[in-house]
Amino acid sequence: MGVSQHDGPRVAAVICAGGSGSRAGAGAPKQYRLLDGRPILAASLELFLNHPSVSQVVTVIGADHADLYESAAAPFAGSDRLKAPVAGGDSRQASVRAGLEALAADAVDIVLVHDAARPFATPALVDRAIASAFANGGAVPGVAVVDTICEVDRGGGRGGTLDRARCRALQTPQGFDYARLRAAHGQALAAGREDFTDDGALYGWAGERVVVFEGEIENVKLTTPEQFEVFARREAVEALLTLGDVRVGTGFDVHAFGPGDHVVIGGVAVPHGFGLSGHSDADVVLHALTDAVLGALGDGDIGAHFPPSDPAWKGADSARFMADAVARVRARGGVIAHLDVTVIGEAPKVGPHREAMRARIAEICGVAVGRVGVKATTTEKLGFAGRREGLAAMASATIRLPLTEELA
Ligand SMILES: Nc1ccn([C@@H]2O[C@H](COP(=O)(O)OP(=O)(O)OP(=O)(O)O)[C@@H](O)[C@H]2O)c(=O)n1
Ligand SMILES: C[C@](O)(CO)[C@H](O)COP(=O)(O)O
Repeated sequence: MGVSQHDGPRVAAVICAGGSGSRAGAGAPKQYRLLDGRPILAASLELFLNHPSVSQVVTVIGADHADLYESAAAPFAGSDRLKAPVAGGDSRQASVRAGLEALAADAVDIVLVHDAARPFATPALVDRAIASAFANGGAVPGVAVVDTICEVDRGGGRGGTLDRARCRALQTPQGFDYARLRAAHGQALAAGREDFTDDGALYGWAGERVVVFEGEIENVKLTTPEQFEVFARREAVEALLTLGDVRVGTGFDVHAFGPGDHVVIGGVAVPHGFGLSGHSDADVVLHALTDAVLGALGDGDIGAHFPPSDPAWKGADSARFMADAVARVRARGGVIAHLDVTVIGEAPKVGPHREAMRARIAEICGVAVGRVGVKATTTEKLGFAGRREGLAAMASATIRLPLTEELA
């Protein structure tokens, strides 16, 4: 082998991130889209910068991607192994060439060339790439193909079947003797060959030996919108498995003051110079909470289940509506995690009745009092509530449904 071995070969990595990701569809170039909450490129930076055998890492980026790169590489900015990014070319081959040139002064023995679009490569694969490149000069990871492989003609007609036992789907990182790969790229450029889709093919074309070592099935190259959809769905499912199927609904209600000497809010009768007008008992707090629970279920609203046109609900105790919404949660195997409501109005004061309301709401819903919040605010004398024409309430409900529900 042509590489020098002192403490081991000096290994550098070139990360190819200069593409536009046109096949992946709309949005940012695919290597900057988020996977597990971080840009896809970050996985490759982490892989090589944390690998004990890799001493230099250079990323080849698109001409317009400097800002995207800075943000993706920010968590690794302190690494003395990370070189400044270099601008790529119109083809992957040209981009790799630029990456190799950026390492010219670094006394590199083995270079690993890796697609930023392959975020699932593992340190074990990097180990195999280094060992195989050191032993053989050129080494590319490949996985056996499981489907029948055939050629097709330009019209889509089926051609002959290839012997799949002799086929491999090739991946990256591909490892090479650095000096020889650099020379091979120079040779290809001089010959006007800009059509190599991987470095192993180019290296072999230049007369060098290339072997195929065992790749990793998970080490896919993210390329199509369908792949991104699959991973987005997987992320959503993983989040649900961690969190449970947590849903939050909101509700809002208003009732005008009318004749009377008390209002019913949060299921509690509170003395006041007026009552609240409405078809039922006009409990704005329970109405807003009922809508919040129904919202979390995606199950319509209070008016859909208890129409004001139905005489059955005339003067009804709104606890009936609230209990019905909670029963709908239970029927789906869910639980109420939290209920929160804000009463909006100048009077009556809610503070003195807060604990009674929390206790009554908790009782109606069958939850602990600690899972119920009751708050109040004025509107600084603005609007209908400020003019003491009525009361409003806004609410949220957090519920958790079982994972047997549709997942994403
Ligand atoms: N001029 C180019 C083209 C591609 N690549 C990189 O090479 C890897 C493999 O290429 P591919 O999956 O084809 O990426 P894109 O060229 O970006 O995709 P598309 O062909 O869909 O536009 C990617 O990490 C890509 O960023 C590169 O560095 N420079
Ligand atoms: C290098 C590579 O990832 C090996 O499978 C592949 O050849 C890149 O090809 P693309 O045409 O740039 O997608």
